[in-house]
Amino acid sequence: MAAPLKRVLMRSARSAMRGADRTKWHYGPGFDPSKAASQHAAFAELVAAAGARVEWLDDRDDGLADSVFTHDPSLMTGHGAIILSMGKALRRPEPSLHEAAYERMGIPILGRVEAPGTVEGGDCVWVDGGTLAVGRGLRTNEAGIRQLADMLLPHGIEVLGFDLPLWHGEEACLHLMSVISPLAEDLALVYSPLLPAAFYQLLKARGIRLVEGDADEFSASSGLSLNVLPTAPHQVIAVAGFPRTKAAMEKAGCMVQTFEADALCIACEGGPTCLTRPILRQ
Ligand SMILES: NC(=O)NCCC[C@H](N)C(=O)O
Repeated sequence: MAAPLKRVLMRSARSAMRGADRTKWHYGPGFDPSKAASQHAAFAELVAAAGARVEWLDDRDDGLADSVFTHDPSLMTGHGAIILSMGKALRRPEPSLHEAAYERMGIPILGRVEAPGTVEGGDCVWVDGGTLAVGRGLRTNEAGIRQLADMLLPHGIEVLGFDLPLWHGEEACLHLMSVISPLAEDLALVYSPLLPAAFYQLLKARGIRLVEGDADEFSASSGLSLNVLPTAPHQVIAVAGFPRTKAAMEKAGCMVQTFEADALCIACEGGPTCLTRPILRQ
């Protein structure tokens, strides 16, 4: 998940978030659609400057404000894309946007997670090419994890489910990727108090070194201090304003670029990872 990012699916915040009702979407008081759109554009420039080709979903005002968080409605594998099934009811139409985009790009569809199964991309972490860890919580359920496992087993990929805590409650967003961001093949930024214990043990057994994110910054940002996007091993994009987490990554040998994201990420519970669906890393 930290190999050089070559191709990525994104959606501009310009139209999708324009008319969003912040109470309906569970966005914080800092949400500001026009500021969110310019912060998104600045982030997209960083992604492109890192060498990734950005594939844009249509910039349409279809009322799907969370669709800017393209990490969640689909998952990419070496055998094609998997169209997922959203746990957050307001996001249920989003996977069809991804499916249409993959068809347009000529990317094969490996399979679809179907109701009552739910799986969101933010709950999926590739520990290595043959192991997918999946967080079981409010967004991803056991039925969805079983469907994923059945789809991936024939390709020699093992799917392992790990229970997530409730944390800030049913309306809030907590994914497995909220508590871990890969930084390199053998390095990850974590907030260990919320890591499923068995997942923590798996990471250690696989020789992955853990950099601890600062606890106060994690709490002040509702976890967004930890949500960093690797564009290559040891090169990451993070939300500005969390110097202790940034320093911990730098100490571990990472180069960290930041962008202002109060109106987009902090307010809407999704960081740089969530704003991108990697299609190709190599
Ligand atoms: N992978 C992620 O952590 N995505 C963040 C999604 C935020 C969005 N507001 C949501 O609640 O689904």
